[in-house]
Amino acid sequence: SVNDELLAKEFLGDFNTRAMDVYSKSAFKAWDYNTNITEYNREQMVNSNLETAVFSKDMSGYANAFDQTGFTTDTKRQLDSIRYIGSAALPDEELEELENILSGMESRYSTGKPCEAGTCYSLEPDLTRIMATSHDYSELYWAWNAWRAEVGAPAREDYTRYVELKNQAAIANDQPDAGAYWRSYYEVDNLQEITEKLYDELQPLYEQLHAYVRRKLFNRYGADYINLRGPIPAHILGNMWAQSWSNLYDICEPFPGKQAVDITPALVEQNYDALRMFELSDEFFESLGLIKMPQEFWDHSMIEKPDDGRDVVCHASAWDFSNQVDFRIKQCTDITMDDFITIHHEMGHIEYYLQYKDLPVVYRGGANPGFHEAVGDVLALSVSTPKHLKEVGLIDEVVDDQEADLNFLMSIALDKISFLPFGYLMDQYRWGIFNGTTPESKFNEDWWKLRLRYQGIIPPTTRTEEDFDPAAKYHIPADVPYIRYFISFVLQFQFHETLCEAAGQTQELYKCDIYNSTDAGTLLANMLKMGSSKPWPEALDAIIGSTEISAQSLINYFQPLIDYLKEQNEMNGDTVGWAEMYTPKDPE
Ligand SMILES: CC(=O)N[C@@H](CC(=O)O)C(=O)NC[C@H](CC1(C(=O)N[C@@H](Cc2ccc(O)cc2)C(=O)O)CCCC1)C(=O)O
Ligand SMILES: [Zn+2]
Repeated sequence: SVNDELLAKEFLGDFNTRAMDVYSKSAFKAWDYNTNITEYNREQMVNSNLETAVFSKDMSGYANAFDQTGFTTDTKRQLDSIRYIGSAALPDEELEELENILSGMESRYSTGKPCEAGTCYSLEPDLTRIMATSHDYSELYWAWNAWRAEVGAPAREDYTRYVELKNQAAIANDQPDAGAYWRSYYEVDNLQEITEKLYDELQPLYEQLHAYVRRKLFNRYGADYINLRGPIPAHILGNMWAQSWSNLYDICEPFPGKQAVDITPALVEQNYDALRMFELSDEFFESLGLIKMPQEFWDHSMIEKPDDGRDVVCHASAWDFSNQVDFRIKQCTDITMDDFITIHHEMGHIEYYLQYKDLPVVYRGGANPGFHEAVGDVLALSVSTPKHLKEVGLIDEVVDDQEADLNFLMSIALDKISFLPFGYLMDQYRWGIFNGTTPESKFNEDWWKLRLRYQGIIPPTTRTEEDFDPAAKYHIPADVPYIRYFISFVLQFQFHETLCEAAGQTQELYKCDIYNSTDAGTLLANMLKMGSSKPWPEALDAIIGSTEISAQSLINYFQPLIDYLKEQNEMNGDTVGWAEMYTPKDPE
């Protein structure tokens, strides 16, 4: 093997040029498929991925040929990231089989449209709107079951083969199973301990919110469906996966009518369309001195669901085409507060891409995947404040008192605190499948065990192994890891705290809006520019001055609400937790 760093650097330079060309070709093919789901585009994408795999395999061979003794840390880091190539390490036949399974699962999910009495319902916007706005137990029950029947159960066979192939690929990358391969992105050997400790610190907040919301749902649906000492039926929480409860704000509002926090009506009233929502988001990024969306972004993004009958992957996403020029968002934007927040989330990915676009292609990624997920959400924490919404004319007045503050904190908690157990369990579930703890015979049973243990929810009707409910959640058939979101929900409050300090905001954290602060923007940008060139604790240190991820910032942010929830739960004589199992009545 070759112990020559000059030669290694020459290889890395050559790799970078060729990788940009190969990766951008396959990104455009994936874009064409995602924005127009046809058999032809699917095949084009699969073939392009197979060509990319040949390139990756070749390059991995070259990178492995170097004896790294005496090499600089940077050269070693770049070589190592070329050596590990994911599914490209599979033999050609298995790789082609996996690529076809993946695109098949993606198609099934993205084109799924359950029908009832001659009407067919897309997930976005049809079923999403029902889950968000209906208060009819049996209508919600229909939507929840219909979606799982359409895209869940039918995915079980594909998923079983997918697991085998993913594990085979992991072993070819010196990892024991696919879960270990996914965790290796974080470059720590104790990721499970780190996330478990964070979850233990945050669980008390969740169980307070769970008890409070359960009481409100009891008031709405009654004792036939809600047991005040038990878990909550999964379909009445305002979201197809019970992962975000912001659509329950109307029954959870601590002080009714005190302060408007849902701007959906205002967006509609003021004739906002998708483009104007995107421009408002971009304006916030620019106000911090961050890089604004380039012209190509505006020319080629897909920001609305096409109305020409095309099937598209509506699940929002941000795209880096690896050519330092093309960056896009694909989103079937609905004119709602939810989607306004999602726009900031996706634009946060684009900002990260823009900030690190001149790094070697191997370093064009988040410091860890959780960092990438946190960027947009940090800005959205400022945008969501009543102070900011008033500044941009989306609410009329800011009521500055304790009651209005609690209303606001409730609206954010219904998004952020409700998500924590779901963000935590999604990969607990898949790590368990990949390491063999969960056999195929228990795919559904183990899913619901985790949903009960962490989220305190139960299915509204009996589930069996004829079902495969996890596949009704995009990231499972789409082969996208999820612990990144749990980590992001913790990190984003640490980032928010630091950026608020930098912006000279001294009042309570939840009131902070970093709008127009170029000091905050510079601090953020300097971390984003690092990409994945250094281990993530160094990037964390660069922005918050500590290498430790900590739940304390999130707890600080929500403290007034946590006190309120405890007081309300005690006043209602409600026990926190869901120890008492029961079976909700079937809807008539
Ligand atoms: C080419 C490509 O794939 N690009 C990646 C980005 C990259 O890796 O560079 C990408 O765009 N991934 C799509 C994914 C979309 C969304 C998502 O799936 N969110 C989670 C969890 C969540 C929920 C609430 C929340 O506030 C934040 C997150 C869910 O909805 O369950 C949907 C709406 C929000 C984000 C995303 O943007 O992360
Ligand atoms: Zn994201």
